[in-house]
Amino acid sequence: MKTFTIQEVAEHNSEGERSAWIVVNGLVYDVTAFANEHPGGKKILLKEAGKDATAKFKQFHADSVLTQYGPKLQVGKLVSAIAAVAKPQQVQEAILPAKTKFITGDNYLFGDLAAFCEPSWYQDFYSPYYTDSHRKFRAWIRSWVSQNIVPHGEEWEESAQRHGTYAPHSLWLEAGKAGILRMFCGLDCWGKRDLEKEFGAPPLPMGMRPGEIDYFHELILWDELTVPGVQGVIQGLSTGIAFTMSPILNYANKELQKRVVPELLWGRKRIALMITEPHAGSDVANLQATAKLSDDGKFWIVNGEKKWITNGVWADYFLGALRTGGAGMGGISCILVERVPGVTTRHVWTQGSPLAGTSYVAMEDAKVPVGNLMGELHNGFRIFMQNFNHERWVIVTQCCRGSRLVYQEALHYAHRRKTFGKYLIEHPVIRDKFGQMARQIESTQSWLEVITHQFNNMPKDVQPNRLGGVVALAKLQATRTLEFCAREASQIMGGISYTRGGTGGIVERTYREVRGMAIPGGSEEIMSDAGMRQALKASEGLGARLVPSGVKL
Ligand code: HEM
Repeated sequence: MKTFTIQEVAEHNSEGERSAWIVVNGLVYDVTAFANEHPGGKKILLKEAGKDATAKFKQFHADSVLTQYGPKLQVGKLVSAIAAVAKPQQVQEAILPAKTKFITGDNYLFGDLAAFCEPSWYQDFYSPYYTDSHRKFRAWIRSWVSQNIVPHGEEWEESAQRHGTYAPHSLWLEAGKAGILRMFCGLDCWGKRDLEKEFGAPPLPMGMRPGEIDYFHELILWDELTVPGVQGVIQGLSTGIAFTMSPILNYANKELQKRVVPELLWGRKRIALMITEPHAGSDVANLQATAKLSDDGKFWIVNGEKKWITNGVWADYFLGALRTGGAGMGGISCILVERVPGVTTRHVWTQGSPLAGTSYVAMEDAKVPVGNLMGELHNGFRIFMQNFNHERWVIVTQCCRGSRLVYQEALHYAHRRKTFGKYLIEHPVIRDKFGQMARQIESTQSWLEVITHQFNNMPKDVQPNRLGGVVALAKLQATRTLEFCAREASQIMGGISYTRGGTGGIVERTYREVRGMAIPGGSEEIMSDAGMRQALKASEGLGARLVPSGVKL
């Protein structure tokens, strides 16, 4: 990379012959042509030509603006400048002068070092949970995300909002090749199974072997994917596969597994979980869509409507909850519906991102091979229920990082923006807001890690009973924290986060997407009631005798 002195940059101080250069964070940008497109205006930008514009730039933009525009505009760096894209250790050196080093913990710094902007184990706190393997994976996934999601995420979001477009299929193929789609399926469904050997699945990231991965790797995966603040992209990429593969890998017959598992894990084909209907959401036992055996017994004839089916618009397969028997939970089966004649989908516009591909699915006499039944007939309800702990835990990780992200956006903004002659962070009322956010984020993270530790260690057969209530309540805690943080970050950033896109864009979008976390996977009301009931039941199993006999919760 070319290096320049500030005197050399000063010569490029006009649009004319000598062109217009500016310095931000030690990097030199040629903004001559860009000035005409600059969303903040041409003059305001050219006034800074030939100068170090870092302070001015920081008043109006998040550094992420340069992740998007920087590579096209950068011509070099200032001599002896500390590059903004420095490695974490260098950032540490840059931020902490030698005298004020407080490094005592695990001695690993990663990412943003401002208080609570990353989980505490990224900021030199001791932790009993994380090892070198987790640290390596953290760096690997952040780098994958910065190459494959960050450069396009905002553009995809904007295009989806304006034109109803989706992320390109090539993203699935990339994620498949990298082993990420396979990791989405979760340890719950493949644990120590070697899917490469069984189905020709793609290898795991960094050459890891199945037995070397634990739930903390998975936690890091979901957490880091949330970092760019384009949750719609992640919901589009992950939801279908994450919430369907456990039934398929555990209950589908071998022939069906051999056909669908490799194409799904490589990203060639895509899938959606199909439970909710126009008439039934949380009330799963009242589902109405049916599957009836054909006269020759070779097919399921499927009829009915499903709604709010995430990823359904592009799905080749739908893992459906379908009524094969009488009323109630005992009449439901789990069947893989293929996109055959009779199956149609249309986009459902929601409060959240169109990139999730939320859909309405209509099935009219659709014929599905009889072998597409998962497990036993009428046993679908139990299969779907088994999935819930993992699904809710994924939502907790996403909400926890989502809360941290809006906190982080607001915190940096509060150090750039002045009101009444002071930076926002200098106002006690604003610091109080950050304190209230931080305590909730850190509590949620700690609870999440305790639960993750149980996932790693508690015998599998005990987990549904012992953890069901706890995970449900943690989901409630996480979605309330997200809602609170999105609100407080919006209040701090004011008009800038009331505006779509730009500096406050992540906060504005997160605020809109809260319901997309608080309703699916069990609404908050169901989480607190069912969570408490299940937790009490589990405590009875331990020997607690709280409920007088005859009382039914
Ligand atoms: C490489 C340099 C720069 C790039 C790539 C850039 C890019 C952008 C972009 C993309 C926006 C839209 C809002 C957002 O996404 O945050 C914006 C807005 C703006 N920019 Fe820049 N900018 C640069 C330098 C500057 C400089 C040096 C100034 C000087 C003061 C400036 C002043 C503004 C203003 C006032 C806005 C409007 C903010 C608002 O909507 O409230 N920009 N810029």
